[in-house]
Amino acid sequence: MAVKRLIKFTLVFTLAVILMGAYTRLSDAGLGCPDWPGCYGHLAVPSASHELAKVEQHFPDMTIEPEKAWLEMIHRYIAGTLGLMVLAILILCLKQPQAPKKLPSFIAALIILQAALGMWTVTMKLMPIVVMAHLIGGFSLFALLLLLYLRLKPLRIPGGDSHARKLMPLALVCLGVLIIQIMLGGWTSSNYAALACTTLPICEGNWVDNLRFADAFSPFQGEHPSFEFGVLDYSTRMTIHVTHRIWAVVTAVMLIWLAMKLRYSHSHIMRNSGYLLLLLVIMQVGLGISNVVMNLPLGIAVSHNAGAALLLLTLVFINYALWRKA
Ligand code: HEM
Repeated sequence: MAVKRLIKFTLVFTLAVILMGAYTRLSDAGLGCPDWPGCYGHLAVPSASHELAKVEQHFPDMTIEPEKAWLEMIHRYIAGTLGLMVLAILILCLKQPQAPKKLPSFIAALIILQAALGMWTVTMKLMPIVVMAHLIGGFSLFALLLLLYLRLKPLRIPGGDSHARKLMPLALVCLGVLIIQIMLGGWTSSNYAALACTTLPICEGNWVDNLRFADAFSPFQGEHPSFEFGVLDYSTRMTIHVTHRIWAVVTAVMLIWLAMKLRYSHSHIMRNSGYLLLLLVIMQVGLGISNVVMNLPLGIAVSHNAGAALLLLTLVFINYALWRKA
């Protein structure tokens, strides 16, 4: 079925768009183009002398940084291509009588919202709540595309697997715990709190006395000309960072517990999903620790983002397989 192949390809493409987004943000290129949808009013990054003269006239306070501007524009173009792919999936699903209709329509609506969040990310100058919502939107799109793919496959794994069926509530709780951890990660990065704590296992100094939860998790942080590089003080960033680390322990314990239990499943797909989950959790914690120890190298930070996306996909798969009616 053409639609299944297209969804599979779109899933891989979505991961590429997510990683490109993380790379753009971590290269501090999120504001590489100060306007939207064009870049300094152009379809591509302006470079000809007459274009540069126009830019100087319309953006007198800005200096074009071509590398950053290109990163931002490439992200916008591949995100636009993803939008077209999602539209094609919707059309194919609407044409096929047996294909789901509501889920692809929801995914198409989500990609429109995601484009709007991309625009607000720029026009609201990297406001953390918008940046985090944009990250969550990308991850949700990735998870829902997998769900759509699975709905088109005759997958009935643990129908008679009574052991695996007992894990349904645990798998659902694990998914909830992981989503909270991903949101905390998004809040850590969008508030530039990655380097607020540089020691292990927790923070330097008397960090407990400096915790400020109300400020750290207030969704709005007042008016600022730009939120690039963060606007919060040290204690508030440290609180965000520490919370992400502590919840990481909860997440790792829960996910490893589920992975261990899946080892006893009668179905080899569920057993293998358990092993994959275990491997991904170990890698993700390792990457998180490397972020801290190695001062946030670009490659590790982007891989940490990819690890979170793959963990989410694995848990969505496990939940789908367990909860689908036999
Ligand atoms: C248990 C699983 C974990 C998950 C699912 C997770 C997930 C995430 C996510 C989704 C982000 C946002 C990435 C981005 O915006 O590009 C993030 C950021 C971050 N995480 Fe984790 N994380 C985990 C464990 C850890 C651990 C154990 C540590 C450190 C000890 C850690 C340290 C960090 C740091 C420093 C950032 C900010 C990086 C940046 O600014 O880009 N994480 N995490």
